[in-house]
Amino acid sequence: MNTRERLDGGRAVVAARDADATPDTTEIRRLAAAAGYDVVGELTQRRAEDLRYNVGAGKARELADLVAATGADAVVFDGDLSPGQYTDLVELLPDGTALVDRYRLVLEIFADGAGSTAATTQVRLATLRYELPRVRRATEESLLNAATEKGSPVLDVERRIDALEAKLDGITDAAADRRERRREAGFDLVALAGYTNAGKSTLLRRLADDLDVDVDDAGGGGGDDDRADGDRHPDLAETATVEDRLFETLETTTRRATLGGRRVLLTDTVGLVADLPHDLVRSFSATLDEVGAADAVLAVVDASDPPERLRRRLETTVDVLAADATGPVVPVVNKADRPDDAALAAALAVVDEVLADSDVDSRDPVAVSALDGENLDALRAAVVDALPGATATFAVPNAAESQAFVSWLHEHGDADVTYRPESIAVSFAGRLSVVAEAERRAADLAASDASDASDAGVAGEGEGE
Ligand SMILES: Nc1nc2c(ncn2[C@@H]2O[C@H](COP(=O)(O)OP(=O)(O)OP(=O)(O)O)[C@@H](O)[C@H]2O)c(=O)[nH]1
Ligand SMILES: [Mg+2]
Repeated sequence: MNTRERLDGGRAVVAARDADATPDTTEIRRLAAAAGYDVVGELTQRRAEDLRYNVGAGKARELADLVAATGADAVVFDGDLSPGQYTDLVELLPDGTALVDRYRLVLEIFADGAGSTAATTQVRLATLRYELPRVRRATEESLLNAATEKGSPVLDVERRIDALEAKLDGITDAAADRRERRREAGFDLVALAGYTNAGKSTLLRRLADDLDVDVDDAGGGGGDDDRADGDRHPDLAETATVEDRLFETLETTTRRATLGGRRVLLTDTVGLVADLPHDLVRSFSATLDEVGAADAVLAVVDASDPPERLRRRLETTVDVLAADATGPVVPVVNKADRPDDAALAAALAVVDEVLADSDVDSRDPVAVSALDGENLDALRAAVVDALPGATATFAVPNAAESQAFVSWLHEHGDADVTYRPESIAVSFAGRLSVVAEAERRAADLAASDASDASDAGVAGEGEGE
């Protein structure tokens, strides 16, 4: 189900230039589609950057002709146009043609999809940061405008940026507080990160509680998860929508999951895309904050990508993780239902290689199909293994008061409980703080049992030895 309306950006011609190879326009076309454009033409060039138009002057004129011939409303340019190139190209294009570079295109998608205050604020901030150098250039060109003058457009943009940054700080502080409370409640925090369209949201829906074990175990898990959602988890369809469209997810979504007895909060994040100026990625700080705060990160890749694309996309992800992730990274090679065995082995080898060359603390990759529910138990085990934790063994009296504690243990971690005539032996694994709390409670129970002993009336049947 898709809750996001399609934008109508009109008709667009896609233009791309690469110094080293004939440009591959697959991704920019998909981004254009995600922003609501109907792509009606394309023009590519292999050459070094031209300072004036980015593409060569002859190509730029060809582009203008193509726009006129196709009646396009916009040119979507796969790259970053300097403010000067932008102005010069617009002048060359038929009147009224919108010129949208890669950065602007992504901003349009995000502006359309942003729902929460945090996301809206982030998009506004990113847009202003994008516009600032352009406004600065326009201001510098106009000699009438002294940069220090009160009310200068540059100062105005700078002031708005400052205000939005302050607002965003407040929002991210609140998110950090929320994460802290969740940790204190005994949850491990796990973030899903990766290139857009890798299948993060599909995986989240698979791993989230109420959707897992039974569905997956039923006959090897037929990929009928839409119906399963409807039956089992009516609100799930409203969050973490899955769509074969770039940047489907524009908000972070968090759901509960139980992995090997550990209570986990899984957060789906906004997908990454290559070649975006770093500050744009940075401005979507909710994603990076979630990654930074996570106890473990699942780095999701698409196994059906050809090896070189997979490598580039994973490198983009790894760059972000190396800067922000503090917890271990579990690489997830998703869509394993698509490649044949040899191609899957090649994908796994690329993942191994990229991670071995990186600074992130990574584990062995796990191949899964989020769509079919294949191999998710192995993934769950790998995540639990990666989570920092502690184990403890203790005994509490086999008494009525202990029952609530035993339930609490099952809810907060992985408890192995053995009932003996006079005591309950527990072997417990969970978050460090949870294990500490469990030991404290166990000690309290033992102490109160000792003081009760003289009062008689201790529950528990077979007391005889
Ligand atoms: N064949 C196959 N397709 C999958 C699998 N997992 C996801 N997909 C498809 O891949 C597309 C993208 O999936 P999403 O879960 O929306 O991907 P995402 O990473 O959340 O994408 P963004 O939110 O755009 O970053 C959808 O069409 C899914 O049905 C899988 O294991 N196998
Ligand atoms: Mg998604």
